[in-house]
Amino acid sequence: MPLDFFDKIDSHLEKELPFVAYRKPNEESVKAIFQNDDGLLHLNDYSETGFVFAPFDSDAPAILLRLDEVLHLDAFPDKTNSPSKNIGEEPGEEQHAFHLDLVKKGIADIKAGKFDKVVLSRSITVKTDTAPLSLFQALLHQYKTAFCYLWYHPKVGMWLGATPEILLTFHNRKLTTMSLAGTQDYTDNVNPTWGNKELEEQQLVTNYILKALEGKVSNLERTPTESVKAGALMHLRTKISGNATQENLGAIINALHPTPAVCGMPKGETKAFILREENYDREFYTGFLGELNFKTERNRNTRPGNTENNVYRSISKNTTLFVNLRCMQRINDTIQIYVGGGITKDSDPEKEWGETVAKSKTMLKVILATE
Ligand SMILES: C=C(O[C@H]1C=CC=C(C(=O)O)[C@@H]1O)C(=O)O
Repeated sequence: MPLDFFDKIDSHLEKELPFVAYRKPNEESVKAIFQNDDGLLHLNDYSETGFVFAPFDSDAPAILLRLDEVLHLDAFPDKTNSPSKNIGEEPGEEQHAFHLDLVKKGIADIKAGKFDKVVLSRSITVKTDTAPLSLFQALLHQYKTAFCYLWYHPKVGMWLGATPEILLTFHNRKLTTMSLAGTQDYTDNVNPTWGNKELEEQQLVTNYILKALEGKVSNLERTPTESVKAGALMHLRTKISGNATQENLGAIINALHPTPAVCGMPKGETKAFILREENYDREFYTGFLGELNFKTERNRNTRPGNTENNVYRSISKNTTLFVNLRCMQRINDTIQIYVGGGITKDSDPEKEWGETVAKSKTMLKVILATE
């Protein structure tokens, strides 16, 4: 008898073989991709097909999972699962002081004209012995509008997350991306108002994306900027779209990643600042992940009233990539939660600290719901 969806994931975990399980935003079905050996494949040039998992540091290799076996679960049963316990990390004063210093250094470099915006982050360690599958199921329960995933490779590690941010989608020559930045707490039925700091922070991302796509994407369009909910937070979002060719896909991804929503502007200077000044390795946090060149087959009719001879099969490719935010890494019986925020000349270090605390609750809620 074939194994059921979650049994198959458990069995792959037991055999220490690579897989990813995920659900796209607002979709019902959950998908899992299994690689049947533990080979570590690196992405070459974006012409390949597979599930890609790329680190923040765009000079480090991205990993590709082969689609040896693909399983679908039609729907995951609904259950609202809100933990009653009061959630929150208990950060050491040392971590707090380090982050304030880091943010102050960022603000000083912005004021000195070295860059316009930088995203600074930290990691939080939480002890838990909850099974990975329970954490994934809690993600699915809690975050319907996010891209929820559990990714595992025995030679790399295990990551989980519920990200609100699309890096890009590409299908039938149509490319879409988004500028997502600016954060405030979500309050029921209240239309958020945004301060200048957040508006500028998000505008810088939009400008950067539009410029990065110039010459690579034609018919560029953008929607008006709107407020979107992500867990218990709100962000500012502008959707950007246009037409592109398959040959340009790699160049477009390289031009976008890492965007100033996770790195800064200009890219080179801020990436160097982050790698030098943050006291830890982001690894896959603020990298990207998703389906690369997945094939869909369709039967098409060449003419109305056609005969069978006029039916041909067309194969199109789909790419759907997400920025790896609101994520955590499971290392034995501990979990590392990763959180950051955009710093501009108007940032207040203590408020920026508070924003990372608020963002950490997205994953802390999941851990608490499973304990
Ligand atoms: C870097 C993160 O969020 C980014 C995405 C949305 C809003 C952000 C902000 O307001 O700073 C960040 O740019 C994170 O969640 O760790």
